[in-house]
Amino acid sequence: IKPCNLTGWWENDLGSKMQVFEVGKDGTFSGQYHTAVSSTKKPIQPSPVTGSQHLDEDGQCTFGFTVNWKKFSDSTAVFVGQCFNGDDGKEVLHTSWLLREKVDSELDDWKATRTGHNTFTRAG
Ligand SMILES: O=C(CCCC[C@@H]1SC[C@@H]2NC(=O)N[C@@H]21)Nc1ccc([N+](=O)[O-])cc1
Repeated sequence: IKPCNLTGWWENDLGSKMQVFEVGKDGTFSGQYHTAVSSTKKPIQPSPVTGSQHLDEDGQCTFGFTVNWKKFSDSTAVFVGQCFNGDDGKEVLHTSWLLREKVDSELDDWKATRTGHNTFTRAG
């Protein structure tokens, strides 16, 4: 089984793309996230990714990463998930995410976090 390594280009079910640069010996990585969707009016820009993965031999590692929507939204997303090696040899990442937008008042804190899930496959 191919060991798990997230380096490369991924695409999710929303059409967002993520490029993971090389993964360090300690499993940490950085990259760029090109979201296909946003709930801001500002133009979407590639945003920095930082994360860490397990270096399992069995190719089915767990990982987490954070996206800081630097330029176009005062918000942050964290993704957590696992890589699966399909029987067809294709890798798939099943993830859940929390998206935290900045709110101006503590009274609005209750409505500031959204959650969801995304599946990623290797971009063509
Ligand atoms: O719009 C944004 C920034 C972009 C978020 C993209 C999300 S991350 C989880 C999901 N998977 C993806 O590939 N893309 C989406 N931030 C934002 C702006 C406004 C508000 N708001 O509540 O107003 C909340 C978040």
